[in-house]
Amino acid sequence: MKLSSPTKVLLMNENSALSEKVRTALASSGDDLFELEEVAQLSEGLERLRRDNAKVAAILLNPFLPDSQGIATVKSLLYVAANVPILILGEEDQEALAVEAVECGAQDYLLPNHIDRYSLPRALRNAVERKSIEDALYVEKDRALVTLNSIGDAVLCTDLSGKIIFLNLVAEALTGWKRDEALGKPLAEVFVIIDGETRQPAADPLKKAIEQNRAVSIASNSLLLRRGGGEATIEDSSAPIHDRSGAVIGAVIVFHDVSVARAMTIEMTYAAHHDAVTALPNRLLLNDRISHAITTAQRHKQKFAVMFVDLDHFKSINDSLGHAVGDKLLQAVAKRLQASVRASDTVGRHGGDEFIVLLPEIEEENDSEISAKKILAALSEPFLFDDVTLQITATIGISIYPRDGKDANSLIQNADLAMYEAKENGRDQVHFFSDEMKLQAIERQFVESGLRRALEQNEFLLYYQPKVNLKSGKITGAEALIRWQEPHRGLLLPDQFIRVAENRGLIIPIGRWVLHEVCRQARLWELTSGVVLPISINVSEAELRDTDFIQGVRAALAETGLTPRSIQFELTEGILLKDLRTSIAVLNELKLMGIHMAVDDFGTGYSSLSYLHQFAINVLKIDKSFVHLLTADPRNSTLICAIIAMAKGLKYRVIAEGVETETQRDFLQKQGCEEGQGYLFSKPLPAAEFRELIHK
Ligand SMILES: Nc1nc2c(ncn2[C@@H]2O[C@H](COP(=O)(O)O[C@H]3[C@@H](O)[C@H](n4cnc5c(=O)[nH]c(N)nc54)O[C@@H]3COP(=O)(O)O)[C@@H](O)[C@H]2O)c(=O)[nH]1
Repeated sequence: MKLSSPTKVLLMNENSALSEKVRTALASSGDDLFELEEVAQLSEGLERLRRDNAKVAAILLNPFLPDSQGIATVKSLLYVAANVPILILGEEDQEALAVEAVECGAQDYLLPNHIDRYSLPRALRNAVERKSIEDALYVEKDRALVTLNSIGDAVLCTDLSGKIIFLNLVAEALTGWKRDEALGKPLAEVFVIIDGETRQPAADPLKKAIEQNRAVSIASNSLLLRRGGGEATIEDSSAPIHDRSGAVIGAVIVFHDVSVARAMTIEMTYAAHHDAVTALPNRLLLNDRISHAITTAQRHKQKFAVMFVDLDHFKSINDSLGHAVGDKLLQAVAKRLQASVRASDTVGRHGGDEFIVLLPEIEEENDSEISAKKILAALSEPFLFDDVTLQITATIGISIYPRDGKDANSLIQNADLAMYEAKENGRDQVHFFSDEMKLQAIERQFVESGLRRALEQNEFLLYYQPKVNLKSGKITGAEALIRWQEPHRGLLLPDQFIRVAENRGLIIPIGRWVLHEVCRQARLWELTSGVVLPISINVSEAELRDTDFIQGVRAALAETGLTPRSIQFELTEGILLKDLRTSIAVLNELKLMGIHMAVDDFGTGYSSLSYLHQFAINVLKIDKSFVHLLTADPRNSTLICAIIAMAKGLKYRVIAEGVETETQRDFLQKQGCEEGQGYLFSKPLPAAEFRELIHK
């Protein structure tokens, strides 16, 4: 430090000879840097310093003053002006006092023979400079300490032997050690870290930094064991500390608690890989597991199976009982699936009511079928919830690696196709994937997208097939049969698209169109030709269960002005019996409206008349398969005769379908069947041709 401006020196002394000596030494020193101010008493000096000690650069003190003696004088001064350097003026026999004074905080001690024009200014200059450096150092140190205590990281320093020489507040909190207790302790005692996985002691973080003389980061899964219990996942790094010459004199460890961040990462990783409702692995994790199974199977030249499990009619459970029950069911299904397979198998949720089961260890394909059947059996047991018992079935498709796919996506996709095929075949069963299913899927896709377009662009039309009184040959009504004028393939029959429409939910809008078109056409015929002929409409299961069905019927009749008697609905036995309660309710409603109902394809389903009395039915249509075999096998005639007799007994009208020959017609008539429908009378005709037919 360079002293450039005059500096005030406070001389505290009552010995006039000594004062004179000081004055002379400073005056003759040649520089006018120091300006002397004198007091003879401690009280005077203290008062002066209290007033303004900032202007006082140093104090020359003879500790023996009239109002204070010895070390007490020094202490009093330090108390008031700790920042002002004090030089003690003393005699040679006062060495003990000198030492004590310096220990208390005085800067230096001057003997009388050092009070001359050279030594005194130099001593003053040194004292002022030293004090100034000390002040700067203090500020620097304080700033560093404040900084270290305000950062979020824990900081811990050691000397070369590994003993703690510093730790900041965060380090105190994380280790559980207070600074006073930790200082001087070996690092290993204060900073106890273990490997998070093995829980074995972790490597000494300082060793590497000191040995390699560079900053190093420490294993990412370290756990810090706190003093007094508890642990924290930490991330840390350590670096060597050097002296001026560059020699390593210790090390610093900087670390922070990542427990919360790590827990959050673990939680987020879990959420990203698991389904929230069932806690089963989701698609992402399933894909990963299947990919892993592929690697293992390749290595050991093995095969494995992927099962696609779909719950039958889950949507209606969800819709009718609510999502809370739906979720409960999914959770219970997840548990049953897990209980049905081995611990080494993976059960995952693919979405909605679809589950995937990965069987990574199968000897034979048959093994997977056995597992699948076990699953079907487990799921068929009733599910008991608080206030509801549910009985469900499921359908399963299976694909086998490597035959049915070389990657996770194609194995899942093909198992899905097999499941779809199994559904088409009546649900509650297991199907293996086969290559034809791919072609069928492509065809289904073509039909599905075509159907959507057909609805928009009015590509559907209705054909009408007459129903005839077998005795008189008069037309008694007609059945409306849908056709699709597909732009590329020409006129398509219902068998080519109705099933896809039913499975893809398109039968509802298509059925609505049919209903409206029948009503419009029938009303037009009534108005233009005065002919009133009831027209039958085929109804699919989904339409009957559609809560808007009745409302749609009312609206179509109202919009067209047709009377309810002019339409009739045809339903198969299978549809009627699927959901008895709904069937009975809907049929009763339609009956109240005055609409007649027919059981279609009678004889192919349950072949029992006993259940029919529950439904509001007017007509039985004997399936054409019975009619076709009439002449070939007399046993069929027995059966058909029984059906006709019983139906008549129950007061149903009986119509025979598929009448193609006069022999069939004559036989049926003889047995009391009043009406028939079939190619003998007419094929289904476009509306215009049917109109001509009824006018003949
Ligand atoms: N949900 C809806 N389903 C509909 C609708 N329109 C038709 N369908 C269903 O498609 C089934 C097949 O209809 P289609 O191909 O038109 O066949 C009908 C007749 O062409 C055929 N038929 C009639 N007479 C004879 C005959 O003498 N021999 C013979 N081999 N076939 C004959 O039978 C079908 C009508 O039978 P049915 O319905 O059982 O009275 C049709 O069965 C419906 O299920 C629709 O709009 N919606």
